[in-house]
Amino acid sequence: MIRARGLVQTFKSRQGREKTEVRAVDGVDLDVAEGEIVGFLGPNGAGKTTTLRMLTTLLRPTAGEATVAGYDVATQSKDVRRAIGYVSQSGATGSVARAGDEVIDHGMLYGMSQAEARQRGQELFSQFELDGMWTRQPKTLSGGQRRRLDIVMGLIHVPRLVFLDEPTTGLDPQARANLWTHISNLRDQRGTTVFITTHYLDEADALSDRIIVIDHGKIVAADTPENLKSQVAGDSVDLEVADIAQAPVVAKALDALTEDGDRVVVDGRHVRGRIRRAGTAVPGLLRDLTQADVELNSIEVRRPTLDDVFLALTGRSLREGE
Ligand SMILES: Nc1ncnc2c1ncn2[C@@H]1O[C@H](COP(=O)(O)OP(=O)(O)OP(=O)(O)O)[C@@H](O)[C@H]1O
Repeated sequence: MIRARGLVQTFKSRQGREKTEVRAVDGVDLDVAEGEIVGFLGPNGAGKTTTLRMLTTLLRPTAGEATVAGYDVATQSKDVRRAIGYVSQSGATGSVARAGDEVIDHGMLYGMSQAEARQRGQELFSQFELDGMWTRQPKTLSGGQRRRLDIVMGLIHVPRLVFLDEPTTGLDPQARANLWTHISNLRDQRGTTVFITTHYLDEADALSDRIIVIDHGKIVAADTPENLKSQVAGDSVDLEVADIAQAPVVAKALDALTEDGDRVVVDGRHVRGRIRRAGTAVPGLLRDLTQADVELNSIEVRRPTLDDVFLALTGRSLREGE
């Protein structure tokens, strides 16, 4: 459904008297299959929106090539636009018209008849739990309802592929979870391919069949959330000792269980490290510590998260700079 090879986008900018070139997207290859939900992740400024703008034909690539829904983004941009839905960060609904009328107008822009657009719009209102909102002005809707209306607009012409740029930013947890259900339904019930950018790791983890991570304009990982997490060596373990003098004993015991190259960190009373299969290793560790008369205040074991994956890949946390 999406195939990109060597996509590049450079921007020229001026700092004082010096002209500099920003390589916002720096040789990106992407493959997205029909019916997949793909989460496109990266920290601020990584190149997500710029990539999305090239794939949706809003920005011409400086170099490289991409086909979207079977059409070339550079030479067949009209065909690409007809085949896709695009819901931007800022949304499309802002006028004083009634929600239903905006949706019909939007459908007619895509060449639908008024009756067709009305019927499809009403179906989508019902699917996205917007019943009763048809005659309301968008500005009177809640944040979650407005984001759902944005998505309805992006789907009015029955695209096989929809791009959602940070669809849940600014929504409360309940509205986010509700939107996740709707996005999953799109794929499950209609087979729509979904390409979604997000800052939220839990969102990418919960929704995506596959995750593509971009950093400094380059793809640094592309795999299922499970495979990405299993690449990170082990679970993280945090042991808190009652007596700070015993921290070195705990550090030594934990160090014996970590992989070569993984460091054990002592931070006051806390001793932290990463070990494989903590579920089987930790009971033995606790037995040894008890025998050595070490008293622990607490123990915390955590499975790897996508943030650990990103940290392992780039040395930085995805959450930095948020
Ligand atoms: N029109 C432009 N002119 C100059 N630089 C730009 C322009 N658009 C984007 N950039 C730069 O390109 C880089 C990538 O920006 P982009 O908006 O694609 O990142 P992003 O991953 O979508 O970030 P965010 O999560 O903050 O939306 C950034 O360094 C940004 O400052």
